[in-house]
Amino acid sequence: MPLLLSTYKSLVVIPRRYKHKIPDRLKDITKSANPKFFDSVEYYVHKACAVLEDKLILDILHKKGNKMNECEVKTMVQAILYSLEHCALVLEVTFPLKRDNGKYEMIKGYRAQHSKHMEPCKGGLRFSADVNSDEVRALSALMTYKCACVGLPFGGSKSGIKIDPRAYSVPELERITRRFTLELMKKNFIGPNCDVPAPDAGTGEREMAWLADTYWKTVGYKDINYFAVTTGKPIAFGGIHGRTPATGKGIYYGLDFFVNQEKYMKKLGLSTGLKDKRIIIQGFGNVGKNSMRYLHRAGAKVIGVQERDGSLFNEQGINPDDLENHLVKTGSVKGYSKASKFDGDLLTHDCDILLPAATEMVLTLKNADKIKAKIIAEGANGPTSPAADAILQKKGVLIIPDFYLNAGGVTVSYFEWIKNLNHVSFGRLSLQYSNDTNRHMLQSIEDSLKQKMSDISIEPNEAFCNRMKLAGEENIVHAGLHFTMEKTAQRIKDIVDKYNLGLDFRSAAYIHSVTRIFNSIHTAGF
Ligand SMILES: NC(=O)C1=CN([C@@H]2O[C@H](COP(=O)(O)OP(=O)(O)OC[C@H]3O[C@@H](n4cnc5c(N)ncnc54)[C@H](OP(=O)(O)O)[C@@H]3O)[C@@H](O)[C@H]2O)C=CC1
Ligand SMILES: O=C(O)CCC(=O)C(=O)O
Repeated sequence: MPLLLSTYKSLVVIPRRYKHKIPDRLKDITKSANPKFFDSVEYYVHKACAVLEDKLILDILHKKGNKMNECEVKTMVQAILYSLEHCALVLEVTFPLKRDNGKYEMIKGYRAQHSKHMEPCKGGLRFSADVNSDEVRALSALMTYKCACVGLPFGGSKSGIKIDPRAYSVPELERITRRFTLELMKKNFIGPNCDVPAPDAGTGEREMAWLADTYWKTVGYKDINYFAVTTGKPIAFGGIHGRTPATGKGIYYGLDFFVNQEKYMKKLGLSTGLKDKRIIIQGFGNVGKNSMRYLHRAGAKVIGVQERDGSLFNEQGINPDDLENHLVKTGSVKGYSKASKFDGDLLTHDCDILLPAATEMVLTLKNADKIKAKIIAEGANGPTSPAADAILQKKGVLIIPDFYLNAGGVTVSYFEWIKNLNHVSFGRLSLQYSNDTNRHMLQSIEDSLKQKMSDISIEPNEAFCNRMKLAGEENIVHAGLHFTMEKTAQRIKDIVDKYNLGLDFRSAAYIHSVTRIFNSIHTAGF
């Protein structure tokens, strides 16, 4: 079918001669019950490239001063697009751990750097018994597209250590983290200017503090920017307000944007807004519980929570803080008295929004047909296989893709990295000055009005006073996160409309990311 591109001065009609091809080895992936994770990400990217390629070629051909002929442009565009198939560097390390009981064990860890079109690379560190090379490569690729999607100047990377963190004592976890950091340092896989880890599943502030401390005490003491070696650190050790709940908060902002789009809600037969939306969440860890908190505050009802060791259901909604208190007290969601134990699979239970926030490949060929949710909000990385994606699209389900929706975490990580490089917290230098400026402005208005009306006094109201007081780091971070999520959502929605993609927001988000990555590679010289 010919493609009409009206972005040029004269309307250009081109045949689909440039059509980007999905490689043969990925052709059957939409029928696969158990695809490789990296192949799945790659498939989604190729699918988007097939829509985008014509535009990239035409953009260059029509650029003022372009000296390349059509064949040269096509060859270069295709080469850049196919270069995204590859993971630039993958490090696999194995090192011994002396356990508390005196026995020894070999520990395996990975760091994959998918794309270095911008540096540093950025991406979390995961502790999980399921970690493997395919998983970290796929997660690092998702980081490349995630950073591009929300406009962060990073390449994509990811680490994983193949351990079940609950099977190790805190001193053992500390030894593992510090040794892994040393291994990364020896291979130049970590540093404020080359690769910056952050928390992911099974890790948090504590691990980031160990990691930053190891770097600082060894090579980093010569580097004034050593704190920027990792993000997601505790506030007392170079962290930033708001990183821990940032992924959940970003999910809330992203969902809020899409459920307020009347056109799409009408298609799904849903009312607009989050109020009273019935939500089921898988995973009550960092991402699950923080998104639940913000969604609950916005009036949504989280009717089900599915954890690894048990599921809960309450049609009236579950209170996230109450459930967290129970989890902290007992170590499990099991036995929570204000919801019933649920024995089946909550993923296929009736709800408006399903929020997988635990791990990858949970919506597959096996269960996609049975999904009843109208919206899938991908909190986890890679929760939907290409086969499930195809089935859900056919069923008219709106999927808000992972690498956009959970980008709040890395966005606030970016703010933390900038804070560390600037050596000053946001608002520290400007807060008092802008408060004083506001007061001068009010005084100046009052003085002007006094020339006309003698009996007048202008006082800031409570909301204005609060706003002036609150212009510190926490609120600046939240405002920056809100702006980022909303602006990106708008761009993705515009691409859906421009290319007539129906409900395929995943392809739209990839088109957005790949365009940015392509432009930076092309501009720098390939
Ligand atoms: N932390 C962050 O800032 C970000 C995380 N993500 C992604 O979000 C997802 C969750 O991360 P995060 O919340 O940090 O991880 P956490 O480890 O904090 O929480 C994950 C929770 O999900 C549970 N879980 C794991 N597998 C299953 C399963 N099959 N069924 C039900 N529950 C399960 C875990 O249980 P158990 O402890 O027993 O394994 C744990 O309680 C991951 O895909 C991660 O990559 C994405 C962006 C940023
Ligand atoms: O905060 C970061 O740098 C990365 C977080 C992460 O691993 C992710 O978004 O998947």
